[in-house]
Amino acid sequence: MSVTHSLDTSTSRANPVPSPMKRLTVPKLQAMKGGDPIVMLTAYTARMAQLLDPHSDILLVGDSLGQVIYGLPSTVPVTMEMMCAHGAAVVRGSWHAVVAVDMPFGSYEAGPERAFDSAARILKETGAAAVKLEGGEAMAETVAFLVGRGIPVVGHVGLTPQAVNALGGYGARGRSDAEAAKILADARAIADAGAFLLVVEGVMESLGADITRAVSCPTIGIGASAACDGQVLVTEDMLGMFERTPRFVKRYEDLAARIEGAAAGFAAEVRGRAFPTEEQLYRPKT
Ligand SMILES: Nc1nc(=O)c2c([nH]1)NC[C@@H]1CN(c3ccc(C(=O)N[C@@H](CCC(=O)O)C(=O)O)cc3)CN21
Ligand SMILES: CC(C)C(=O)C(=O)O
Ligand SMILES: [Mg+2]
Repeated sequence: MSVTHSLDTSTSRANPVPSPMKRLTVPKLQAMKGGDPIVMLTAYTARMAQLLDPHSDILLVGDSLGQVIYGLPSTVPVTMEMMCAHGAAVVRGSWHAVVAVDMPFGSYEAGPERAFDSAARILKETGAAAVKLEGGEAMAETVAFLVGRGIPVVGHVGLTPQAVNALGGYGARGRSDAEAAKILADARAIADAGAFLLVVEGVMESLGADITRAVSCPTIGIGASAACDGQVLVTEDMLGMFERTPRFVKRYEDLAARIEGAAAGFAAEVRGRAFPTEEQLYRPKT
């Protein structure tokens, strides 16, 4: 099987970075703790990866693709096949950022060996450098197992969407002292197990800051704290593709309205026989 892990970007005007740029590495990202804030965005497709890559330190192929592009009700039904296909596309579209792929629900929780098989398949089939998995103390042994075998792991604590059925919703976590203490212990356990980065999602601001101080690896916040070592958003959220978004989303664009406007323009011109014109049509050469 031959897998090509790079897309020819030499003719892409969207790419302002010189082509033979060396990719950032996991150890370099890990060393960014307490330094310049780390920029992480999600990407699911090659073209989006090309556009985001020059501005990102890490591209996350999130299992949020289940909701964002497959119309699923949660991330629970997301499959390895989906993550591998989109992971490979994002690797082909990027050249600078570290690419990490979410391990889908059901592919790692049964035990360290099961997790290793899934993580190895993801790295082999996509060319990504790292995997991400959700969970705290219960996943620490698995994180250590993967890291000890050469697989860089990103942790994810706090609001862990794959556990939505147990959590009962997507509300922020760590409101009670007991829950905050548990999440802090989760963060410590995953960092101590060797995760090189830790996503902290949907927690009280003070807890996000406490976790960042308590762990040795960089933290990446999403609805966590400005004190985190970096921040992540789902790209389609920050582009304004959805009407209802969590509190932690800031919109930097209003793409939904712009896409609707473009579709309305096309529809009006087709129905008014204003498209196509001479310019878009082929005629014999004179
Ligand atoms: N597009 C998208 N963005 C995400 O951030 C995201 C996904 N999809 N899919 C996977 C998970 C699910 N996430 C979610 C989903 C919903 C809320 C949400 O509705 N939050 C409400 C509070 C809800 C409640 O209190 O029950 C909010 O106002 O923040 C938060 C995170 C985060 N992840
Ligand atoms: C929101 C980020 C951290 C994520 O896990 C995803 O996009 O699936
Ligand atoms: Mg995810």
